[in-house]
Amino acid sequence: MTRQTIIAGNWKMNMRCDNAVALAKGVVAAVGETPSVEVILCPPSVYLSEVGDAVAGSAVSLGAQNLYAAEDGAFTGEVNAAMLSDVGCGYVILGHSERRTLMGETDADVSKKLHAALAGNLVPIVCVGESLEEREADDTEKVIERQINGSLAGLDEVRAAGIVVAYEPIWAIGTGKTASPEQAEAVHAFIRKELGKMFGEDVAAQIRIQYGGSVKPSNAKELLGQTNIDGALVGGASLKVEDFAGIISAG
Ligand SMILES: O=C[C@H](O)COP(=O)(O)O
Repeated sequence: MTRQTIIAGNWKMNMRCDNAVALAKGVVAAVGETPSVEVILCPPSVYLSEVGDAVAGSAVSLGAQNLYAAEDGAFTGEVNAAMLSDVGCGYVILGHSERRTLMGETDADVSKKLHAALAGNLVPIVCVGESLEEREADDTEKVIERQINGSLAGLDEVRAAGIVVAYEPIWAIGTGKTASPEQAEAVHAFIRKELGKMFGEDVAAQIRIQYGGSVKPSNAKELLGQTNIDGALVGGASLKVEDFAGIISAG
């Protein structure tokens, strides 16, 4: 089963409008018209429209960093799937560890968001990953199993094939500590096994699993060369055209 490599830049809460647009244009130019990998930019929601204009007609797609799982209504400060789709998003990151730890998002919340994303025709990028404490307690698989089962609850096989999962060990995010290719591959293989139990092996073989956590041009090739690593969810290194382009060209 060939899975197209998918590289997404999660800009988190960074940039201002001018440099967001400049960065997006730089990525579009670096990527060219027919990249062999799928490339997505996920700016802060206030800049989605401008970044969407900058990537319009290019090979680069637009994604959001979160959504609220409800139809239009009295939800001050929130943005739903229809709105994200309206400004050109094709993807949405869900359950990022920063949202799980800082905003208290649970697997049940992520599952609701997943169904809202799919109903709004957005491809969800569902994040899972263990903390350093959990890894040191040898609980990595237990945590990942719980997150995968909880976050993907209620998903059917047909829709499951189109989702993206991102494995992001919390201890590797923004720390400069990358999981070794072997460590990452072991968890990715475990995730695929879990997906196989939920959706069957054929479907699990189609689901792309990104790695995230201090991915940079110097380590991207080795990580992306692992059998079950199908892409990268990039934070810090996605804020510079050269670094992000270096990761894309490793894909
Ligand atoms: O969503 C991206 C990840 O949290 C990775 O961030 P990082 O590349 O800055 O470590």
